[in-house]
Amino acid sequence: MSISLLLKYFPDLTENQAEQFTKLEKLYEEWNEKINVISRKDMESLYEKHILHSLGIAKVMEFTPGTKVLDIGTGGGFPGIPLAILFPESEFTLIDSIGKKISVVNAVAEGIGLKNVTAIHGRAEKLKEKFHFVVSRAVTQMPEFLRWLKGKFEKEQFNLKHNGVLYLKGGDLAEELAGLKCEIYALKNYFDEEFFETKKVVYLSKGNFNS
Ligand SMILES: C[S@@+](CC[C@H](N)C(=O)[O-])C[C@H]1O[C@@H](n2cnc3c(N)ncnc32)[C@H](O)[C@@H]1O
Repeated sequence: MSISLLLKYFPDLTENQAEQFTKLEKLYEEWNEKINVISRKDMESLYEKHILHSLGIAKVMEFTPGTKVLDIGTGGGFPGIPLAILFPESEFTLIDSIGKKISVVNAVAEGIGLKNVTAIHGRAEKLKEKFHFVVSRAVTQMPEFLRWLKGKFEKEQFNLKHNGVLYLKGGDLAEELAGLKCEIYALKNYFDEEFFETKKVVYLSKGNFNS
């Protein structure tokens, strides 16, 4: 599976975006040899399990030009890099506490000419900047994650929907999200692929945390 899979669900990609997505495979392959950021098994389904999965957020939220988005615990750049390609006029900050992973993010962003990505080596809870949205995938349990968000949101609204968090999750969410005000979007409704059966985007509005 490759770029044709993305074009099936995002037919309006520009030539430049399609080229950027196409280049990702080779770049991640090269970097994975040096620094393991994606498991060997997952590399075989990079477009499905990492890139298209990350773009599930784009089916729920369209980031308008100038929107500032933080990706917490980005690892090798997911969901931040695919979203930055799709929304070239929004600004993406990708943070991870492991420096080697941030080196990969920087190399990949440079390799495909992404101008809207800043990669930071550090702990999310220590970051002092403010954003309109936070995105994330597979980083920590929700109660801890919500504590990290303190002080991270701009006061102004910047989208049709309220600013907030878009979190990619698989499996059972009931216990983790108990008591939180959130909307859950099943990715199966957007992507007709078996892999997305249990995958969801959890959208938490700012009311859930002290911003
Ligand atoms: C399971 S990986 C997920 C990586 C990526 N989001 C993905 O889905 O491929 C979790 C990542 O969160 C990072 N992480 C954990 N705690 C963090 C913190 N407090 N601040 C920043 N990054 C953190 C780890 O270094 C790791 O790269």
